[in-house]
Amino acid sequence: MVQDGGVSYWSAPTTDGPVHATVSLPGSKSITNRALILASLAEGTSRINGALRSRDTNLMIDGLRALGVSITGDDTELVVESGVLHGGAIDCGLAGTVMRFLPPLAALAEGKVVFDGDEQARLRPLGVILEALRVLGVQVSGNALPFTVCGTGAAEGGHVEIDASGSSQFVSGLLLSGARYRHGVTIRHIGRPVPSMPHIEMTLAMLRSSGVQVGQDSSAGSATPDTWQVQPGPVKAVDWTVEPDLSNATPFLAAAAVTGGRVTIPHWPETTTQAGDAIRGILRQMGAEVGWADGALTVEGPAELGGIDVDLHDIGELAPTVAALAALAAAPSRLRGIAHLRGHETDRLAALSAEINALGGRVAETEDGLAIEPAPLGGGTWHSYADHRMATAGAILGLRVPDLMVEDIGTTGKTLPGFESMWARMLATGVGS
Ligand SMILES: O=C(O)C1=C[C@@H](OP(=O)(O)O)[C@@H](O)[C@H](O)C1
Ligand SMILES: C=C(OP(=O)(O)O)C(=O)O
Repeated sequence: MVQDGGVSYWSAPTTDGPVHATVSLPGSKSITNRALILASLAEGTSRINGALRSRDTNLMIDGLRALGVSITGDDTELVVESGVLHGGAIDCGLAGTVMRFLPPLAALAEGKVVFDGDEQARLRPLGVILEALRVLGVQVSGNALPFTVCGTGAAEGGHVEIDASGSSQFVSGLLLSGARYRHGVTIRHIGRPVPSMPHIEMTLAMLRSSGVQVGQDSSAGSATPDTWQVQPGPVKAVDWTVEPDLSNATPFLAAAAVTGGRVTIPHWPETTTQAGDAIRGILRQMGAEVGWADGALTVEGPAELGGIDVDLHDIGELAPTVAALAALAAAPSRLRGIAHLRGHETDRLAALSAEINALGGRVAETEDGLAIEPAPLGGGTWHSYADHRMATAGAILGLRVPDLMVEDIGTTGKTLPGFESMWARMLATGVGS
C-alpha cells in the first residue's frame, strides 16, 4: 500500500497463471438491510443469522438504534427488538438502502429524524421518494440529503404515483414500511422502465415471509409490473438466514474467467432473488463454464474471453464487474439498459469509461451504457470514486494488467470489509496449473 497526500494506492496483484480457489462470501447487503428494517417494524423479537457487517449495514444498524430499536447480538448473529420509535439523527454514508429505506420508517417515529450522509451522497436521487412520502401524509423538508422527516408516530398511506426509473429502491423503501401505514401503500410507477426488478422481488418475498399481504400488477399490454401494493397490518417477527452476497462474489468468479482458472463459491443458493445470480449466464456467454453442484457454484475460465452484448437493466449492480471482464475480452462488448448507473455511488458509466480508457482501453459511453472494444491495457492509477464496485473492478483488471494501482481499496468496506485479504488469500492458495 502506498500513501500519497492522505490517499492510499493498492498495488493490484497480477498473475500469469490460472487462479484456482474456493472463496466463501459474507452475507448479502440487500437481504441484511431489508431484514433489519422488517425486524424493526415487527412485533416481537427477530433474529438475523449470517448478517453482513460492513459500512452499509453498520450504518443501517446505527440509524435504527438512533430511533430506539434494540439491536444486540454477536457480529453476524443479530437480535432485533422494536420499541416505540423516536426522533434522532441518521448518517446514511453513501448507502442507497439507508437513504431510501429509512425515511419511510422514520415517518412512524415520534419526533424529528434528521438525515445526512457523505458529500457524494448528496448527489444521489432522493426527491422521488421524499415527494411520495409527502403524498402519503408524511411531513418532509428537503429533496435530497440533508433532509428531515417529522414523524408523528403514524402515517396515513394510500395511493401514490411515482417515477421509479431512477432507482428500484424508491419502490422497495415505500413497500418495506407500508404495512404499518394506516391505509397501507399502493404505488403506481409512471415513466421509463424501473431498473433492478429482482430487488423489488426480494422486497416482496421478504414482506410475504413477514406475513404482510403484498400484490403487484401490470398495465394492460405489458408483462412488466408497474403497480405494487402492501395491505395495512402487522409485521411478523422472523428468524432470518442471510444468503451470501452474490454480487460481491462476482469479482472472485471473474478472477477465474480472466485467468483461465477455476473458482468455487460455497453456499450459492439454488434459487434466489439476488441480482448477482445472473453472473452465471453472463460468464457462460463470455465463454466460461459454469456449474452448480451440492450448493456450490464453480466457474472455469476459457483460454480466451469472448465479448458480450447484454442488457443489465435488471442487474445494474453487476455492471462494474462485467465492464472489467469486457475490457479484458478478445471481442467487442455492449452493456445496455443502465442509464440509472449515473445515480449510483458515482456516475459509474463516466467512471468506468474514464478509468479503462486511462489504461489504454477503448470504451465509449452510450446513452444507456458502454461500448467496449478490445485494446491492450497498460498500468497506471485506477481511481475508485469512493465506489466499492469501481475498486473491485480495478482489482479484476489488475490480475492481467501489471503495475495497476487502485486508489482507496478500503472503500470496498462499503459492502465487503477485508476485500484485499480475501483477494490475497485467493491468489496465495490457488495460482497453479
Ligand atoms: O434494493 C437494493 O438492495 C438495491 C437495489 C439496486 O438499486 P437501483 O435500483 O438503484 O440500481 C441495486 O443496484 C443496489 O445495489 C441494491
Ligand atoms: C448501487 C449500489 O449500492 P446502493 O445500495 O448504495 O445503491 C451497489 O452496491 O452497487
